[in-house]
Amino acid sequence: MKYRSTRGTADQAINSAAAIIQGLAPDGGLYVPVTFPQPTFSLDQLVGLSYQETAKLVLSWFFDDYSDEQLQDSVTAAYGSQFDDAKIVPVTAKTAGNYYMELFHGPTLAFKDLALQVLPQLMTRAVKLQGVDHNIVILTATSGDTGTASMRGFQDVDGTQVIVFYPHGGVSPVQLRQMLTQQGRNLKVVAVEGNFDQAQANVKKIFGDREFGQQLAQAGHQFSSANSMNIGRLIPQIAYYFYTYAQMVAQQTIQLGDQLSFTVPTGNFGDILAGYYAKKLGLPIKKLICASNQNNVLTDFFKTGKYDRNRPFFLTNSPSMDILVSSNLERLLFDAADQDETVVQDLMQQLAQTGAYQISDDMRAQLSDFAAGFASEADIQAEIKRVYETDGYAIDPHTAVASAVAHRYQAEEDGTTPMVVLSTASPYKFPETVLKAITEQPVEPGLKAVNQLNQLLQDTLPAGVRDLFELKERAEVVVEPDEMKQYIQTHL
Ligand SMILES: N[C@@H](CCOP(=O)(O)O)C(=O)O
Repeated sequence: MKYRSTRGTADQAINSAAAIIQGLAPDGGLYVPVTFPQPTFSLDQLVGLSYQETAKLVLSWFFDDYSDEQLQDSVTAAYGSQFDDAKIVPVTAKTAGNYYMELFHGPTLAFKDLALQVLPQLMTRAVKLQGVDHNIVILTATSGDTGTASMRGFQDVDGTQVIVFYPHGGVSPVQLRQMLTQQGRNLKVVAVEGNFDQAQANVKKIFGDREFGQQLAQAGHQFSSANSMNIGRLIPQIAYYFYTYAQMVAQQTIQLGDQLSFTVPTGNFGDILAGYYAKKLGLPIKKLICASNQNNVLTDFFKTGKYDRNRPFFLTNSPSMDILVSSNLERLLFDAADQDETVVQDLMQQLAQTGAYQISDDMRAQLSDFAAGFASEADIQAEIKRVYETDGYAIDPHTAVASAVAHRYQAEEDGTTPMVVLSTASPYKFPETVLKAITEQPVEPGLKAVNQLNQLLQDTLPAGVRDLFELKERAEVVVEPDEMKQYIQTHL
């Protein structure tokens, strides 16, 4: 299967292994399949498949330059005992009104593990398939979760080096500690005096710097990405939509063929785009509800067709979603523009120059699979409390954004279609916010909050936080946004 850039023509397409290694296209666009796969499968085939089997099936639809054995070995290594639930992604029903797709049972307690445990498997095999002899330098911008998950996934993977940039002061105490304590001889992590958008924009700029790329190539290095702009990061995320559907059929919550809706806490737009791709592949999805926090640029976009990042950037208690420039929206725009790369080029140029663009009515009409809403900080706190008081179930603030938006959507738009909320992180990643919402008392941060939450919930502390506060921490390195390139130069 061939992949083209959202900003380039199909005659420049490359195979999946090459797209995974490159991460971002040289023209700044994102790789998408030239012809979207239309696999023949019947939904009943999916019921009873393990997570590994479902993931392998989905990967085989997109990555046909890997052999069956290579995909099998990849999913076996990726989805094993590093997850603390044998189902990998269990679905739980709560009387508070929703089904929660629990995506936080991996080693770093967030949904990113579902992709970043398998990406290193795909990357190392891609390097062999392509005969690449460069060291792959994986540049990662994170607002909290991708950083740790990419460090954990690529820890000590030969031929790779990871450099993570995160916003200084813009991640939770547990997220920070996870990054600063992650062991690995090939890992570097750097705070940027700025927000996630600045970090991500500079990572993209560095990718596009040809002269720098050539210098690095001479020194034996080549850039790739662990962000969802990398198609090898995005496609594995489709699997959990299929797997959830199949679980709900097996649990007799729905019948084969019934429609489901999903509400997705959204930042960089990768997770919800994976749901849209699942629908394109034939999964019966009624609506994908894009849930934002106070940084609600996407809510406005879906309601008006205008994307406008010229607004205050809020640091919220759901930091992983503190994003105003959502990379993966570009892949959706590409579809909405009927794969016309010139439309995407034009919109992305307007975004770069003015921070805003307006899509046409024709393009808006193509977005009917989506709805959107946002939750304020007060809404998030209230939702954590509501779900806890109804079900004794603690949800993290990102899940609470989606849960609140889903609850409202069910009351106002559609109360009959079963709704699955993507539960993207463990409450133990954000114990301060969760406790404060539930107890309405001041909370001490870090280890104290983790233990206090554990006492309240009386559950088993996830391995990912059990020893976290005893591990040796590296010192925080802080750079200005315009020093990121120099940091890379001096540390490679
Ligand atoms: N929310 C992310 C930001 C990066 O998103 P990605 O899906 O493109 O990796 C984070 O937590 O780092």
